[in-house]
Amino acid sequence: MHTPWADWDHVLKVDPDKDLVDGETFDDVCETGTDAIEIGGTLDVTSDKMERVIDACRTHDVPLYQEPSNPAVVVEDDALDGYLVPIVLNAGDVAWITGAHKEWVRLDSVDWARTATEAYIVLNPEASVAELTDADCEQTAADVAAYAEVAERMLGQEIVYLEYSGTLGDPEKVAAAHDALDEATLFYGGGVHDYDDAYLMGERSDVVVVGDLLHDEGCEAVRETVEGARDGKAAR
Ligand SMILES: CC(C)=CCC/C(C)=C/CC/C(C)=C/CC/C(C)=C/COP(=O)(O)OP(=O)(O)O
Ligand SMILES: O=P(O)(O)OC[C@@H](O)CO
Ligand SMILES: [Mg+2]
Repeated sequence: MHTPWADWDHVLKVDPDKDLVDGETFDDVCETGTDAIEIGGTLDVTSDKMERVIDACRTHDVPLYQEPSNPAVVVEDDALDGYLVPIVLNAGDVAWITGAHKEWVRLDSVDWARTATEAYIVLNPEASVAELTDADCEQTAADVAAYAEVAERMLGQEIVYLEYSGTLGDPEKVAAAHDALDEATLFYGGGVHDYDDAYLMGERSDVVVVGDLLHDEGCEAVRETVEGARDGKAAR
């Protein structure tokens, strides 16, 4: 797979299990100025719910990726640009490092040309994803940097993803991960609510991922984070 994310500043993560704010449509969502939409969530995601979002976005130009939380929700659809499949490096349960992936490859024929992995480091112990994967979230900045280096140098990962889902992360850990990487793209996600949060993380990562804000506040709030992520990156 080529690496379009190398040119991204901002990703909007749509949770197919959550509603949009009253009065907004997926046409509005596709027009927030984000570089790509990732469709995924940890809890209560189904392939039907996935399809509904893909369908609503299919006529727009914004790149569309599925981020499956397990093999059963993967859908085949020409409207998708590809699949970004998590590997949780600090999972306590190995199912989320290679187990689910092995089962997927065993049972499905994977569209490798459109599939890439994201090396997740999960850092908010309160998030569903931390609970599900039994992630060890007690990681210092040095630990996080080391995980990032392992991801890039030993595992050949093109995307490293610092996941603070639900809360704004420690800027020092984000910067440490960024410093540890050479070619890989650093995604930061979690708790970005406004221009300033996005600027802060945009200065320290390559791609700022915004999720719940879309479902809680709506498209205008997301648009401000697109600006913040771009300005933060440009300032560093
Ligand atoms: C092998 C395949 C196809 C899939 C397995 C992929 C893996 C390892 C998934 C485990 C990690 C995971 C559930 C990722 C989903 C994306 C994500 C982190 C969404 C954020 O979820 P939360 O914000 O914690 O959950 P809710 O918003 O649903 O509460
Ligand atoms: O929902 P938020 O807290 O914005 O997190 C974004 C994303 O990293 C979740 O996987
Ligand atoms: Mg969430």
